[in-house]
Amino acid sequence: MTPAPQGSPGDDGGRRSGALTRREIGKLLQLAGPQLRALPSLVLLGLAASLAETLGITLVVVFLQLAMAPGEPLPVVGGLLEMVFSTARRFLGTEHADLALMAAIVGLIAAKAGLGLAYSLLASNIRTALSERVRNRLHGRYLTMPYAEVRGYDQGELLDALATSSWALADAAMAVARMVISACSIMVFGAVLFGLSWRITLIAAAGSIALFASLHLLSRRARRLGEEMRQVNHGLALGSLVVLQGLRTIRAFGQERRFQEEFERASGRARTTGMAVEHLHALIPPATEVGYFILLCAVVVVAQASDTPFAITLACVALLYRLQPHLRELEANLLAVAQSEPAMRTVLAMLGDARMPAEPSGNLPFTGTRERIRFEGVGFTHPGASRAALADTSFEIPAGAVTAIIGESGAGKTTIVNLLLRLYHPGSGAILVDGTPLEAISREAWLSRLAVAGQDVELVEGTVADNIRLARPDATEVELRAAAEMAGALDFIVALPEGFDSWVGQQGLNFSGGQRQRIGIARAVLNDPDMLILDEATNALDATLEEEVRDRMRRAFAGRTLVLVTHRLDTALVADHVVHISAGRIVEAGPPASLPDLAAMRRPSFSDRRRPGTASAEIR
Ligand SMILES: Nc1ncnc2c1ncn2[C@@H]1O[C@H](COP(=O)(O)OP(=O)(O)OP(=O)(O)O)[C@@H](O)[C@H]1O
Repeated sequence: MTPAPQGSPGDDGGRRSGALTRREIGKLLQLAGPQLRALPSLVLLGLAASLAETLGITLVVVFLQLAMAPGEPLPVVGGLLEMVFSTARRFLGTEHADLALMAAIVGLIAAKAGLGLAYSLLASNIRTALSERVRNRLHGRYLTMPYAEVRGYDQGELLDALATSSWALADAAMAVARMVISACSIMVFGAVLFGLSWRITLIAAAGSIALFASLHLLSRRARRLGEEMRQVNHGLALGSLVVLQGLRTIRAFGQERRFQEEFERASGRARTTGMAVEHLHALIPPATEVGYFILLCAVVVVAQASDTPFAITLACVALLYRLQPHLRELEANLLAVAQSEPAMRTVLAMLGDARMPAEPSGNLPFTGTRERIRFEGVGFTHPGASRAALADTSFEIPAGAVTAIIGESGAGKTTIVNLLLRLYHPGSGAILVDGTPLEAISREAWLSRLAVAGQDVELVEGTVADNIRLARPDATEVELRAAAEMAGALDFIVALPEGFDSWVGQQGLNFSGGQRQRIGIARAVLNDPDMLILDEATNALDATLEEEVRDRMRRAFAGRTLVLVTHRLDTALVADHVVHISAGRIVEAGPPASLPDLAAMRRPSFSDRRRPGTASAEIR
């Protein structure tokens, strides 16, 4: 199989940048689903915490005022509280009322802490649940999106989206919740401030808006850095995957230093981009503080000029001081949302905007092929490819017989297999199973009758037993051993120190090529299929073993459909039916004896030399 085309669906080039559109935001809200319902509670908790804080501050001011300057007029809210407090003093006596005031202050501090804790716990629940939801949706999409489409993304991008970008929506939702809280808190503070002095409120509002607007200019840079960060993470994930998957090749070719240097370059880019993001966020506190200091100075000057009482000036300054973190938080969260936009767009692209039509899946039951599978003028072109992998191909696979699909490398053999496995769908024409279009048949029912071993059907991390049981997790020990025996794998598996529990390693690297192939065949056989496809599934075995395994399979699958995809002429010559393909077109098809081109193709090759006395040759 040829590698996946780069630069098609997962290409960064085609992705638009800039703020999210209303449509994209709508899609994101849909994606967030039930978790969104918890957001109002989160906002309420945040607001309650903020209110407890504001009241606490005002009570402290009342307390100080009564202690230091009794008799001086108090601001609106403070005045109201003082009234309540004076009444309490009359009824409870001074000492008890003072104690009650202090208890109220302590109570509000405790309430603020408790509400803050509840807020944090709820926020972390929503955040992790949101990320889980996105992660699961992405993972599900990888498994179900048209195979040709998923191959258009490089694996680094898929991995990065799952590991990193899946958090973007959760982080943005949290940032939005905090922005609502900050905005509400600012309004509460603003209202109290207005009650104290409208002049000071006006100056504070004008100053805050100016400060806010200047810091907001940074959001464009935050968005750009978010996009850079996404690309850097993608590059790192891809680099790591290439090294992990190609470890043996890299070391065999002595390329360790080059790959280390490349990784260090990508890692360095991650550091500089991460640093730029942090620097951007680090800018906010000092800039806000300086801006606020100037604002507070202006407030004091105006208060003095307008003969505002000291208590009111003190309360205003205290409130403005406490307002500053809320403004800072609002600004920081605006930047955070801008920064996560590129990652959110990636998630949306992978989840929603399928560039290919949704995978067609019918629901007709299927109990096995009675007569034949027919390719009727089937054409298929890989996304982004300039040439059709299959062009107007028509041929048959008779049921209950051995069919050999032969052709040179790149002829289109594996494409035929992938079409049968419904990994691909014909771009034109149709595949008919006893006259019924394959796409009308339930996918599950069809695949339950089919098994494949060979090219591109790799072993996965896990034990030998896990790998063989992949298609049928409920298979018994006896069935497992029988399948291994038929694949000629039992002897070497039981000779392993841990037998069927031996770990196969990445892509089965703990085993030889021939052993891997036999484990793959055992997996296919365990499925007890009506149709077995062996895609160059025995070419790594030695000649005797290959013959032995093929004989066993022929006996075991007598009366069932066996499809052998091969370059080997000898395999084709003993099949019941041959489909000869070249450059995506059918050259000839029928029983081997009836195909003149097949006989003409015989020529000595390496496989002849390794098996003296046979009439084998390879189609290249
Ligand atoms: N994902 C892909 N994107 C673009 N082109 C592809 C892709 N996969 C395969 N092709 C192209 O489709 C054609 C048929 O490939 P296919 O894998 O079916 O050949 P094959 O006969 O199985 O070859 P081999 O015997 O070497 O495995 C080739 O030209 C190949 O380059």
